[in-house]
This record gives sequence, structure tokens and C-alpha cells, in this order.
Amino acid sequence: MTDLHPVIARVTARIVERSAPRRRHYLDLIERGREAGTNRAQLSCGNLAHGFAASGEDKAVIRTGSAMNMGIITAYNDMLSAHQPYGRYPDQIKIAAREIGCTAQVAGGVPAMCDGVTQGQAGMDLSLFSRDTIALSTAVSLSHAMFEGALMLGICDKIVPGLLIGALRFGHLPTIFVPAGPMPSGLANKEKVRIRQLYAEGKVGKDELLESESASYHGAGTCTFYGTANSNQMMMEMMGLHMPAASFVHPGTKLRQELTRAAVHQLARIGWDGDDYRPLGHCVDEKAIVNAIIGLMATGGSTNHAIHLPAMARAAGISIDWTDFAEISDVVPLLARVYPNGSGDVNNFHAAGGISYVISELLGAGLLHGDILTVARQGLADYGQEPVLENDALVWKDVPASRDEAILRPASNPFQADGGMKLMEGNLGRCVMKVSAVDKERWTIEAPAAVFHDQDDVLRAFKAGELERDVVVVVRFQGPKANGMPELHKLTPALGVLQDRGFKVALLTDGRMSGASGKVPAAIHLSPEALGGGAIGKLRDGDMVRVCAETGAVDALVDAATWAARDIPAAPPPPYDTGRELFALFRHHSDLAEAGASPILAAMESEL
Ligand SMILES: O=C(O)[C@H](O)[C@@H](O)[C@H](O)[C@H](O)COP(=O)(O)O
Ligand code: SF4
Repeated sequence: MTDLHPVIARVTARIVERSAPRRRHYLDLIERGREAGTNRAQLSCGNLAHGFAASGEDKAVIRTGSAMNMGIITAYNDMLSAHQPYGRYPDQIKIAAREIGCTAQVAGGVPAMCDGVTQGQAGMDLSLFSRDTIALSTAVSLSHAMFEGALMLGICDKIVPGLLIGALRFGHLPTIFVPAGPMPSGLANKEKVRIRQLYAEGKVGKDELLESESASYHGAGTCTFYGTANSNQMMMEMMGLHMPAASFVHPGTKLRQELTRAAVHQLARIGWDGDDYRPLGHCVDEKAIVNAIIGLMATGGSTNHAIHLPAMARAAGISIDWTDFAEISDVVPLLARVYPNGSGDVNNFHAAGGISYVISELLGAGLLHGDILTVARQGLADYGQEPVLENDALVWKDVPASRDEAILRPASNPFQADGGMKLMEGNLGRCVMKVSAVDKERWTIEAPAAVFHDQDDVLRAFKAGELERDVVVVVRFQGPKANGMPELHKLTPALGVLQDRGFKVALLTDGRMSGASGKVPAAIHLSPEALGGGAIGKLRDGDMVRVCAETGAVDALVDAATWAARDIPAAPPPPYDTGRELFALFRHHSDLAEAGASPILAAMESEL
């Protein structure tokens, strides 16, 4: 085993030092939580009776408080394909709990937005803030103090971050995340994108497009591109919060069922009254957070985690920033090419050796903290094994080599020497660009700006032929304070058409893109945002803009006197429909994307 890479060690030490006061404050909270034993012993008879009144065959055990009562937080709904399998989980979990003399109750449900359904729609403006809404819902559920352990049922983009933020505020509880797995592969992603671009050019109709989309998204389970949802799963593995390599086993299989059962049995083993207490807040420490960043870089994960990871870290008293991401990206090689960073999907990735192989390779190369407190093993080394059924029994096996080097490579022969998440800074502010899905000759774009306040206006200009040139498409007033920071992934087909026609094209925005976005260079999460005075607000049509992932520059090439004299136009009116008006509170209190764009954490910290 190689010694830990000095940059990983240095960045980790810097995070520990930066976080020390808040982390101490957080660890004290956990100690108080454990001592106060916010479990049933503290409840009055009335509280307790209300808590088990409807618990049927579990009533007697819950009443005595003699064994762990597990709180299930479920993000089940049957509209979101990734969460549809969760419908049967509470019953499965209760059966598994009874097998070991424990009990389980659904402590609460949380909303789960599908960004694929809301992409390009008004609902997307609620997407980022649904994360904090989920965190609040998780806290409400666990606040009943009926539970000595928690199981989190959630997979998609904002759901895992929201569940973790909420659960960390009850970090004295042992907690395991329980995935449900991806849908089987459908239409290849590249073919899906080809049909989309033909539709954007008016060359195919809606019927053909819908046929293509529904051949891609065709069943129960997570979508098979490597976007934010599947990046969530990777991060849970890197932080040791799943049963090892539980992420990408298909729903409805015997192996999936046994992994869920194993998680329930393991949770009972790590309770506070045993000799192997593993509270969530001790598992999620600075090393685990750094492991999540490393996993993001090694697999080409979603840019959304440049926002969610800072928020998840803050919930555990840990402070990270984009400089930490950039320095880790510079030394962590890209070991996986999964769409949009390659042609294979997450099923191909798992079949090639998946996250187990990535963890083994990173540990072997000294690029991962192996000594973290996981929920299921002694450290992270055993997370390099994959689960299989042998004579119907669940066992874990080593993954000695990649089974497909077109998708998964060893650290000795990576796809790229670095992780491809670039930090960009200049007179326009600070932003990120994921280049693992962008051809190298497109990493530097210098072209006249075309400035928009709405993504639909971009598409109207495209359809009117007004963008047939080298162009930096600027979409502003898309930050958290302006309209909730939506993903602008609907622009990808049109910008892809312009790029395929030979134009130099880049996107520059204070908004977000999807984890499924790729191909077109996009400088995103630009901070400070336009609303409130960010420099992106000063740009005018025709200004030369330079976006360069090689040097990390993001600049308006406008003479200083002209630039200084520029004012920022009035923002569009705040959104007022689709419930967006209810989130004004969140828009008013959100902080920077780099800090996690979290109104609830910003407000919480203002009281410390
Ligand atoms: O960050 C993500 O991974 C996205 O939010 C993803 O969940 C989103 O739903 C995309 O819109 C799906 O991709 P398509 O829109 O290309 O189908
Ligand atoms: S991965 Fe994205 S598109 Fe697919 S179900 Fe989850 S949120 Fe929806």
C-alpha cells in the first residue's frame, strides 16, 4: 500500500484546521445527543404510547425499549423511477429487524423531485431548495426521539444530500443509507442525444423523440447515466455509509433484497448500547468528506456536488471550498469513463468492477483515506469488494482487475492524469467547469457574448438562427437568490448542434447544469451571482469573453474604464407560480454556491 499522497494529506489537514471550531461544536452536539439518550427512555408514557399505538405486532418490543427501534426515512414515490422500488422496503425492513429482535417504523417521508421531469420547466426552480426541504423533513421525522438508529431510503440528486444534512443533525444515531439500484440499460445515451439534436434541428418530430426518450428511461430504478444521482451513490460508498458496493445492484433482485436485509442487521450491531457504536457524525469526518471529493474526481462525477458536498460537510461542522476540490482534482486521476464522460453507462461500469475496483485502485495508489469509520467494515479496504450470492448467501469478493478497460482503468494507466473539475477565476468571479466530458481542443473558448436572462430566450435565438457563430452564451440571474439556481441542461442539444457545426461555443452562467451535461464547455455556478451585484451582470452582447480551463481564467475582455462604468440591469421579477413564490424565504437567505447555497445552514450558523 502506497503512502497517502502528500496533496491529499495537506488538503485534509487544511480542512481539519479550518473546520476545528465548528467541528468541535458539532461533536459536542453528538455527545449531548448520546448522553441525553434521545431515545424512548426520555419519553413520557403519553409520548411513548402515541409512538407505538399503531405498531401492531411490534408494540410489545417497542414498549419495553429493550432493542433498537429503527427510524426509516423514506423518499418513496412511484413517479420517480429511481425511488419507485422503495415502496416495498419498509415491510422488508421490518421483517429483517424482527429477525434480530429489533423493530422499525417509518419515521417520515420526504419529497423527492425528479430533475428529469422538471428539466426546462418552472419546477426546476424548486430543485435545489428541495434539498434543504428534505433536510428539514428528515429532522422533523427524527425529532420524535423514538429511534436508536436510522435507515435512509433515497438516491436521486437532491435527496441524498438533503437526507444526509438532516440526519447529521442527529449524528448521535448510527445511520445507514440503503440504495435501490439502477434500471437495466435501455437505448444508448449517445443515440438518445443524437435524436435530441435532430429534434432541435427540426429534422425529427415529437413522436420519434418521445419514442427515443422512453426507450432510454424505461423502467424502475435510477437512470443509467452517471449524473448526480449515481454520483450520490458513489459518494456514499467513498464515505462508507452503504453496505459495501450496494449502489449499483438492480432493484427487485435477490441480491438487492439481501443487501437491504444486511443493512438492517448491521445497523443493530453499531448501536450506542453495544461495544461497536458508530454514530453518523463520527463516520462523516474530514477524511470521509475528502474521500467523497476524491471519488468525484476519479469517476467524473456530477458538478452539482461542488454545491451539495460543501452543504453536507457544513452539516457536520466541516468547511470545504472549491480550492480544495481543484487541488484534489489536480492529483486524482480519472479512472472511469461513464456517460456523459464516456459511452458506457452505470450498468457497464458496475459490470466492469464498479466502485469496488475504483476504491481498491485509489487505496493502492495512496489516493484515498482508508482509515475512516465506515458503517459496515473496519476501514474502507473491504469496500473494494463486491457483493455476490453464493448458494443464496450474501458474500463479498475481491475485484482483482477491471473487466472492461474501455470503462474502468487502473490508477497506473488512467484516462486522464487529473479529475477534470477545474476551478476558474477572473474579473467575472469564481466558477467551476467539468472538462472530463469536453474534448481538450474546446477547453479554451474566446468569443463574443450573447447575453440572456432566461434559457427559453436562448432556444428562441437558436431557432431564429441568431447563434450561428463562435459565441459565449451567457445566461444570468440564474443564481440561488434570483430564481433558485435551476439546471440549464435543456440548452445542451442546441449548444451541441452549434458545436457540431464547427463553431466555438461555451456556456457561462450563475446557474447550474445537470450531472448528465457534457460535451459543451460550461463555466457554471459563477459567484457572486448577478442578483446582488455579481460581475456577470455587467456583461453586454458582443463583449469578448474568455473561458479557459487550461489556465483557469474566466474574464470579460473589456477595458477597465468601460467595465468600471458599467451598471447591472434590473433583475427579472421573482418567479410567482408553480409554488416558486413559497420559496422566497430560501432565495432571500441562500448563501454562495461555493458554500453550498443553503438557506437553512446559513441561518443556522448565524445563530452560533
Ligand atoms: O444532475 C443530474 O444528474 C440531473 O439533474 C439529472 O438527474 C436530470 O434529470 C437530467 O435532466 C437527466 O438527463 P436528461 O434531461 O438528459 O434526460
Ligand atoms: S436520476 Fe435524475 S432523471 Fe433519473 S430518476 Fe433520478 S432525478 Fe430523475
